[in-house]
Amino acid sequence: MGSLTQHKLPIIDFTKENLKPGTSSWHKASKQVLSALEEYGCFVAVYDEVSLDLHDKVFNKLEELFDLPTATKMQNKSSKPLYGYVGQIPVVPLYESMGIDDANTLEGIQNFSKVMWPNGNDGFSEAMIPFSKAISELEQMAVKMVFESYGVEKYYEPHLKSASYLSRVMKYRKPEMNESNMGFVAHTDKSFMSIIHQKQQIDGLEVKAKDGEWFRVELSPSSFVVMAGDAILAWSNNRIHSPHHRVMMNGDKDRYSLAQFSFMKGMVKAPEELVDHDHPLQFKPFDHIEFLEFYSRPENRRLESAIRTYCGI
Ligand SMILES: O=C(O)CCC(=O)C(=O)O
Ligand SMILES: [Fe+2]
Repeated sequence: MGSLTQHKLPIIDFTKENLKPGTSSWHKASKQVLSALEEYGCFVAVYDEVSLDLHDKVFNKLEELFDLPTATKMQNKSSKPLYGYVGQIPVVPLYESMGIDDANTLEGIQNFSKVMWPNGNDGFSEAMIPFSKAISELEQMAVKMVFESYGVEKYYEPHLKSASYLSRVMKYRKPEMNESNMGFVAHTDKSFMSIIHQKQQIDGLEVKAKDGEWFRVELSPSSFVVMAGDAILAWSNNRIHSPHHRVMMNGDKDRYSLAQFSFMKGMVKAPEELVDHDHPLQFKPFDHIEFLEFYSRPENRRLESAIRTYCGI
């Protein structure tokens, strides 16, 4: 059945020039951010800190990366659960991805790059570092707005200190004839927040609205999806929505995208200001990486809400 509501993600201007903390435009954007995250769990940010030239450099490098032999790509490993190479999985045959831990730091990018290109590839770091830094700043602005809007900005600096960023770079090959166009199955992110970007003109991301309708997200090279993960849902004591989303391929081109996830070192807990008689505590405090470890077990991968099963009250 078709829907009467035509869903479309709110588009919010994050052009830095227009968005200095404390200004009226900051407050206006904060209101839009909060209402988008509570209603859809995500929004599109228009953000000019990534130029078209940088966008092109990043995706040229990602194409070069995915052209490496599978055996090399499989060397992308981590001691953390779900941080390494994912690919060659029968249920998602179009999908392949790698994880870059501490992606907003020179060390993080170089540790990854050294494994992929033992003889060096300076162009990779030169593209990825400014890109990852810019999008971690976008995430930080959105998180700061959320903390301020809920009146708990005093927790923002400690929060920032314990955040780290995992970049997952992705390739979805185009489906062959008679192959399903499903790029990646419906899921919620396990992060605190995610920033998603894609190579221009190749859409594929779909989001499920609260009424159950799936709708497609259209992105320009200067736009980024800012999406709430399960951790901010629990932190906000169930105020912020963590949306189901999936990737469906259409057209005849491979799709490249990148999702940068923030993860907290240590415990995530709802601020006491967000818990009262009308809003009783809904999630026990939890360790973010232990939650990821729980989710990484095969028997927990298809739960409707892993966070509720893990620490819901
Ligand atoms: O490729 C995309 O647009 C989204 C990827 C995604 O949802 C994820 O990596 O969690
Ligand atoms: Fe996701």
